[in-house]
Amino acid sequence: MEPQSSVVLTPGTESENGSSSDKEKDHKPIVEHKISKETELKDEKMSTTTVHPSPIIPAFDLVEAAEKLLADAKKLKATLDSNASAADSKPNGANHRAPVPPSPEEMALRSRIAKLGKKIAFETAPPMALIKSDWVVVAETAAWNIFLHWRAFDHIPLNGSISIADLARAIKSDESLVSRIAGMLISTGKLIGSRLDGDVSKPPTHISHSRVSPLLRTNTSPATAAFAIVSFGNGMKGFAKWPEFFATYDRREPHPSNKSIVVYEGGGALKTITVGRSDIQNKVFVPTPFSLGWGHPELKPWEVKARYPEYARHFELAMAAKDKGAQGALGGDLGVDGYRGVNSEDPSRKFSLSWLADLSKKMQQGTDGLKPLVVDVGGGLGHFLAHLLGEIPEVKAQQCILQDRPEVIVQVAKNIEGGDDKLKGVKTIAHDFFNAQPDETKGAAVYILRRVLLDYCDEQAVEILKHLRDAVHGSDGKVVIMEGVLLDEPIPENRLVDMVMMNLGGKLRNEEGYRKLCTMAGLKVTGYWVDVEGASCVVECVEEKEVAEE
Ligand SMILES: C[S@@+](CC[C@H](N)C(=O)[O-])C[C@H]1O[C@@H](n2cnc3c(N)ncnc32)[C@H](O)[C@@H]1O
Repeated sequence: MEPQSSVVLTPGTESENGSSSDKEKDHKPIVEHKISKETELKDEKMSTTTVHPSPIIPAFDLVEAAEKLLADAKKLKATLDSNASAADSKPNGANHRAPVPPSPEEMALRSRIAKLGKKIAFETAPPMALIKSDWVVVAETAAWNIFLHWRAFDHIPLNGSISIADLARAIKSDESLVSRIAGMLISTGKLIGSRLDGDVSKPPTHISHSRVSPLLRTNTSPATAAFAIVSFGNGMKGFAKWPEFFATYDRREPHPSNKSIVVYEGGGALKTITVGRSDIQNKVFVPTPFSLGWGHPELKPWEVKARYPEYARHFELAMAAKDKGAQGALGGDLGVDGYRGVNSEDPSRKFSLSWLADLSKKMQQGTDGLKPLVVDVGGGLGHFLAHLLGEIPEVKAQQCILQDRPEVIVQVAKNIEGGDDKLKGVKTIAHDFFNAQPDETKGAAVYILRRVLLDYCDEQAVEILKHLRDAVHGSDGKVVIMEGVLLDEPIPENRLVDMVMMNLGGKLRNEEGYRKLCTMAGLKVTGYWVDVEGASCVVECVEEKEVAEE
């Protein structure tokens, strides 16, 4: 696409060198003028493009879809009835009405009904109604997000209702404001509105929880509430800034850039932020919509999070919950039984790390006993290594190295000291993966990169991989990438992750995307496995000898 001239830039070099306040004042009127022009929707000259035939889309059969929906609805009703009678037959009064956790079959049935219901609505609603329903989602998101911030959901009792006046008092807000925001959520069913006099023709005065809103209580459902907080912080804040972001950094995926940007400070004043940093040379810094959304375009996303410890805490909580629920490569399912993903070239070939068992034994019998076998690069709190050590007991903790940023390594040490035995004996090293691997980790049998590359743009990902290529240089060592995957068939939940990763300066990739990165880094892909259901993939590579010898 044609790159846009950057618009929120102050003129010339002073912004790059850090402009003086006098100069900033001088330039303000010009900048303001430019901002309003360039972030506004404007007419663009349309270039001539080639028109190709329309795709052949199978006609939507409304009756068939409705019949399927009805059949599934009957199955769900039967399931719910049988759950209810099972609960009724329990003698214990206190547990009498305790909800039965849905079985995987019931979950699948519910998802199918919800998906089909959406499809029917999409195919039948007047187009303008669909556009309006998107606006509704935007307003509803703003409403639940602010209620989350004010802990309003925590104050609504799980049984019974609270008056809007009492809720306003509890969250130190104005009743009229709370009534408007609650009204939005009542309108979409997120909350239930009522009146003590039961008169439905008058505005609700009381609020109770709906089927879903208890999940937004930070006191009783901290993990799901954290997810919601993160979906706003990692999603909406950055999405809202896309026009300014792409106007400044061109209509390109986030990439290393040292352009400056002007942001609004409190009170509406403008401030030039010099984004370019000394580390631009080694591609460490990439401006992101996330950082711009949080008002710190000059910082990396994790530096922004460090400034907002409460948000960082919710982020950790949401990620830990995601880890628990993660399937396939991302949940650590790579042990002796192998990963369930399917090899793209030979479906009978399973990916497994079980070969490490024999190699470890051999190393322990010989003189290589203490040499590194597995290096987990950007290994976080060590979930992957802990899982590997549990699954393949022949591998000894002393043969494993966990690398991450210094503060993460300090946390790992604290966890081990605090009695977390799963990583006891593992060597921990603070290491920046944008730098060459230290000598002590070179020559390992496998370097793991799990959930790392999706945080980075192509230029950065190649840089990280090049250092691992250098680490395996001249050996049989492997680099194993375990990541979320961009599914070939666009699916909303999967594309959502990709959009959020764009906010953070990274991306989801498919097989072609991962192969491209590896080739650019001088690595040869020796296997690619994908688990469509778990939306994960594993890429196994070795040094590309021919490139290395050039
Ligand atoms: C999404 S987490 C994945 C953690 C772990 N690999 C896992 O799968 O559980 C990404 C990790 O990369 C680390 N990281 C980010 N930048 C880094 C850098 N420059 N050098 C080393 N680690 C880094 C983060 O601290 C974080 O622990």
